[in-house]
Amino acid sequence: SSWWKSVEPAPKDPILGVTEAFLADPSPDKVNVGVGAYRDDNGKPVVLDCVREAERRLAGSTFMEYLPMGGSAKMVDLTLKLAYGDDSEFIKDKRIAAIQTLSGTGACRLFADFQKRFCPGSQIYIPVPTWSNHHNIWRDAEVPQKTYHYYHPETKGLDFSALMDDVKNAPDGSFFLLHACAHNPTGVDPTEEQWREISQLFKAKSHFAFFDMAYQGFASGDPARDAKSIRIFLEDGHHIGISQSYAKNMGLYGQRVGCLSVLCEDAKQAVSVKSQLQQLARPMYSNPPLHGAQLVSTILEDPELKSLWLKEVKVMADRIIGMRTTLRESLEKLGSPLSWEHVTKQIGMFCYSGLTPEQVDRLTSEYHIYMTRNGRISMAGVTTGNVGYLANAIHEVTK
Ligand SMILES: Cc1[nH+]cc(COP(=O)(O)O)c(CN[C@@H](CCC(=O)O)C(=O)O)c1O
Repeated sequence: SSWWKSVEPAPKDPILGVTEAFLADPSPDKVNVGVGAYRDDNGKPVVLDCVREAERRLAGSTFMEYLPMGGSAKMVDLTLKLAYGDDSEFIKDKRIAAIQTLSGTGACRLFADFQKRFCPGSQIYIPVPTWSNHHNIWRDAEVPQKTYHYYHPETKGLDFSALMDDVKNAPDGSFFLLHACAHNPTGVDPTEEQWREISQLFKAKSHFAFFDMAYQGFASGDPARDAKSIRIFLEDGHHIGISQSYAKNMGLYGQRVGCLSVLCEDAKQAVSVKSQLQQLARPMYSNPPLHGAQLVSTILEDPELKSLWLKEVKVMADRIIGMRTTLRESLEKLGSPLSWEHVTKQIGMFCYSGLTPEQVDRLTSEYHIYMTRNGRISMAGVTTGNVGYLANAIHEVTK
């Protein structure tokens, strides 16, 4: 029809487009180390045992009603404990405005819209590099973006001094997006000591910290430890925002279960902020999906299921850590002239390999290996079955 003749095809998504290309490839040798989704050592997606058991308990449930605009209050309360701590005074004092969101993406977007509506002149400082969808989210929320130094290509580590300079040089009261743990795509996190310095400088500058925590548990294998950056900021008195997701650490990818929280001055302000977050959700999707929230609540409210979940998160994290060592050793055994120390030094789901876009293209065209063009390898896609093939291909395109 003539209505939409001006509509152009959208560009392929740099991450989800890789999945599409992988699925379309008929080669039996194809390897997908693109999307950040956990696979077991057979390269298969995993439904955690704790989720299976929660499914069993929920089977036959007759409850199919709308959730409130803020989602499941029980799921939100249980989720806040993971980020702020079981004994958090902020939870006790009801100072946290929080609602269930459409996973981590939904939490980030709702915050960006909230920031635009209530701090209209503000912008957001986003790390270089970051998860590609962060740029889309704040762009569509019409919040101007600035960048801050994060990754140091030469050392394949953190460019801490450049990061601190950017934090110092930003106008007082700037908004910063921080990855709470397991930075995507670099796998490089500040040390605890560096987080303390960052927090102190944020204090001096009165900056606002928005934490995107999409991989809690995948950095160290222990969700509590992975919340350390957030706990440091809370101890220092920051009123932060947090995006939480159960996509990866509970394997609820397609259930779209997440939470947005904003720490407020007092309970009264939290009520006002929560009501405004709900006002943003209502015209967007009205209220969030029920099933995933029920799964999360069933697991986290039952001490046995929660401890099973914690064990299963550690198994996933440990498998990835093991694959880092195997991939690095395989590359070294092949006599690669390059250092691959960063493969084991980086943490979380991703290895920022340092491969150039052209080398990535060769991996795809010659070896049917799929990864994002920035050279990010989703270590969750590496298995004992494909690590040798992957190492050989990487060696061939980098020697
Ligand atoms: C930092 C970050 N924040 C939020 C999300 C959103 O996750 P969700 O809870 O499902 O909305 C992701 C997923 N990013 C991985 C998954 C695919 C995607 O891009 O989305 C990825 O980078 O592969 C992140 O990597």
